[in-house]
Amino acid sequence: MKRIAVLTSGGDSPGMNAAIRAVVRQGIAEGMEVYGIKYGYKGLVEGDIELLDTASVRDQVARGGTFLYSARYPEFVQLEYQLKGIEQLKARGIEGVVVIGGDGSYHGAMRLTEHGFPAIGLPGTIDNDIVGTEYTIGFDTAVTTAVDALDKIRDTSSSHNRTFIVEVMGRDAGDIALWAGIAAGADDICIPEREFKVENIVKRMNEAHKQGKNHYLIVLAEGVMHGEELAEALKRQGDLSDLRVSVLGHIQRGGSPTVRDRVLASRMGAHAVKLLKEGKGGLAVGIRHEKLVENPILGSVEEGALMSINPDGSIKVNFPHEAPIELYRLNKALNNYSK
Ligand SMILES: Nc1ncnc2c1ncn2[C@@H]1O[C@H](COP(=O)(O)OP(=O)(O)OP(=O)(O)O)[C@@H](O)[C@H]1O
Ligand SMILES: O=P(O)(O)OC[C@H]1O[C@](O)(CO)[C@@H](O)[C@@H]1O
Ligand SMILES: [Mg+2]
Repeated sequence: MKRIAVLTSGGDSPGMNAAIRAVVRQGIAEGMEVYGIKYGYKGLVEGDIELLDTASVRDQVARGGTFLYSARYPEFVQLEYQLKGIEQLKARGIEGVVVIGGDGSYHGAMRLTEHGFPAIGLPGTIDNDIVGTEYTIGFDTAVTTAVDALDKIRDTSSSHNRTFIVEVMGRDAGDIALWAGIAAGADDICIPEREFKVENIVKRMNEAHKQGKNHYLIVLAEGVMHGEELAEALKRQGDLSDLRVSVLGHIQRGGSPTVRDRVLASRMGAHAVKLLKEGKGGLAVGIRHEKLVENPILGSVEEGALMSINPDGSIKVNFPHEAPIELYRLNKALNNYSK
């Protein structure tokens, strides 16, 4: 393979630039030409594609966001658009593509591979919701940002004897909430993968107050409900007039990537190039026990579906990997105020 391309798609994540840099530099080291596709699948279809060189990725390793820009481009689910995208690549003699994005972007990469065009997926999302990898590029930075904010909220929360609900990102996944919550010593963590009862939170809060605890920190994953909704539900069950809600929002998606994200992105980017060089496609790169692994992209997406409907109509919620269950239980044990 002599010519490859790279794109970033879906929500940006810190470390995407480091991954692009690794694809470009490793590609050049392998004697390839590397093209950058701007605005994800939108730029692919529209032919917004340019040749990158060593200098194009200079100073990028430490930068947040993605210098190739990203987009959500729902049109790409249609066959017509996918074929247009492949035409753009073929017209430039490009033979393989690295897609850096989340589960949605993996679907696009899967479609390209199914049409005979090899694509390799790199997990670029803060949500950490991709099966087949223990960590996604950007997750560590997002959690670090969330913890920084939680530490600050704890200060003001304890100064005013207040209860705080802090809503963190993670479209359908509780990973950011769990990691940030445990790292910041949150009293309760609400995640979409685990059912919880509002009355139990109120009960624990009362127990904590009896033990002389004057403030209470709840970390809520956005995939459960909005912070204001939980606040209303709590107020209906207890005297919580001095409750405050803080929504961290997109601050979690920006900023210079942590060391862990930079190194992960660099390793994964270089590995993707090696896979394409071997003529492989339809694979997603992951990390497991600190070693790089590859999984079929299809498996990464389908097995990782967070929810599926059982034959009896009930909803089954799957964890993308095993860590959250353990962390969820750990937090309950660390914040048991009944004893
Ligand atoms: N089923 C699909 N077939 C083809 N392309 C798809 C499909 N699903 C998503 N895509 C493409 O991938 C893009 C990004 O998907 P999505 O918005 O779900 O973000 P993501 O990659 O999951 O990232 P994140 O969740 O971190 O924001 C979509 O806008 C679309 O262009
Ligand atoms: O930036 P947008 O399009 O509002 O998307 C927000 C979503 O993207 C993510 O930041 C990454 O998937 C989610 O955590 C969040 O739900
Ligand atoms: Mg996603």
